Amino acid sequence: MASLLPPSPTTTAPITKHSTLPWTSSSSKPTSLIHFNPPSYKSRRGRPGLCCNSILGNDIPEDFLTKTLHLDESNLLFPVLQYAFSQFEEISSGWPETQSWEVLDSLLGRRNLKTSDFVVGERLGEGSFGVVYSGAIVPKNVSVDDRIRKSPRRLEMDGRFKEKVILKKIKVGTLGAEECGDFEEWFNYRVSRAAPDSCAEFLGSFIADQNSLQFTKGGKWLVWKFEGDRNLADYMNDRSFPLNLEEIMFGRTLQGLDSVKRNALIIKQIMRQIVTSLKKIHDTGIVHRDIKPANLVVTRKGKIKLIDFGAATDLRIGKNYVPNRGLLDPDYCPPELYVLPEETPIPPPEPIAAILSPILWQLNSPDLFDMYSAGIVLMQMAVPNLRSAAGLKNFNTQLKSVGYDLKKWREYTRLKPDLSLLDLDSGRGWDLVTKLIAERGFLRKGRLSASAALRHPYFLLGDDQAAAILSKLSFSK
Ligand SMILES: Nc1ncnc2c1ncn2[C@@H]1O[C@H](COP(=O)(O)OP(=O)(O)OP(=O)(O)O)[C@@H](O)[C@H]1O
Repeated sequence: MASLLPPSPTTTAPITKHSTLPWTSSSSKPTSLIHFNPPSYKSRRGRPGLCCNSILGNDIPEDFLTKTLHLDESNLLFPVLQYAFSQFEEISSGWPETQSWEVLDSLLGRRNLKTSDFVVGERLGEGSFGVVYSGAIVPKNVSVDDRIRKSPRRLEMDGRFKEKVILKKIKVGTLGAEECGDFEEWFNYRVSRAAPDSCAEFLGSFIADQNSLQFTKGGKWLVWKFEGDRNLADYMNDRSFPLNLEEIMFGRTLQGLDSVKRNALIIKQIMRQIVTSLKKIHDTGIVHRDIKPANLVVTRKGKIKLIDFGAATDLRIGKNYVPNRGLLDPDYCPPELYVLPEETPIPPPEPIAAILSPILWQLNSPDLFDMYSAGIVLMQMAVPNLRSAAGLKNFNTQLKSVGYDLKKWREYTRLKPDLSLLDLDSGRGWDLVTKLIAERGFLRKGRLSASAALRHPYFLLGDDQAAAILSKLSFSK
């Protein structure tokens, strides 16, 4: 079946739509109607446009009809709705992207977001193209007075605002900010469909319709569900890390184990979640390019969710092909910097990119960009003196001087790193991290992909999973 999955070695060209309706043959089970098409039209802003089909992926009729609406083929509505989707796809392929999104949103039951739906609270941070705030959805029949709007503390205390959100205000008047915001929105729609459990839930966007407090009329806002109070960097800054995540990850204290083993299990569980999420987004063709502890939110249930797709790329349709160097964090960035080699910095025209990109993906394995960053995160988690900003900078300088060869670094460093967690179980953790933090070798391989990493002996010894299952069992008693 045609899909947005990374192409198999034999897949080199995009796949087109069915020319006939699949359910017309009574013997065959209806298959997916919506297939990957090259994005072949230009949107109003002159940027590559998005056909609705590329947004939807290949599973809208099946997933949406069977899982969301609980319809099966025997239901009279099934073919009718399938037909409606196929018509929508035909029609929407010529629309500007925002219009497609709006209709798609209403089809999927997403809210049509507007300024008055939200109250903005505390400012959490500022990136190069946006400012991030916590906030809340204004419940129906609640009027928000100015005292609440002006005081993040009052908002925090007010029990009426239960649905917490994260809002990102895209900077107005900053060069490239609008485009970066549009990219981030697009990638969030993609991952929220393709890998919903791996990423913060994206609620949508709205354009401010008034000038008041933080709102500037005409400015764009992106909105996510609030996933948790702290990110992995917050937990790592605490001296008690990784034990401060033990109860959150496993639901209880891991008994009968010494502290080194407990630490190792917690770190393995975090790392497993990170690599599993990376596998999911890579399987859909997306490279995050900004994997770091601050972009990994920890939910109350101990799930690690990826956030901040502002630097992401999707090579198979040539989206955000060449990153702005300013978007990349040098502390976590692999030596190759760009996802594709610097010799091919200019994206080819869209239809050509669509044809070439599966080949480029195969040749360059751009997903390995994220795997290097994941390796740095593992080193930081496992080695306490690499957790501080200064320790990490020092480590990176030394690593560069030994040609990104972690084994050499271990031989020569004077940092006296405590590598005991990585050396457990015959050094499985150490072996894994040396295969993540590495230069790209022959044919630009030489680093483990997410799926290869998950097959590494470090993860195969599923002691962290066993601990998680055991803790669930003892809770359900
Ligand atoms: N869905 C979410 N749930 C909970 N917290 C979140 C969520 N999204 C973002 N945050 C918090 O807000 C912070 C900033 O978010 P984000 O990284 O997306 O913004 P940014 O503008 O790109 O900032 P930076 O460039 O510093 O990374 C995150 O580190 C995280 O602590």
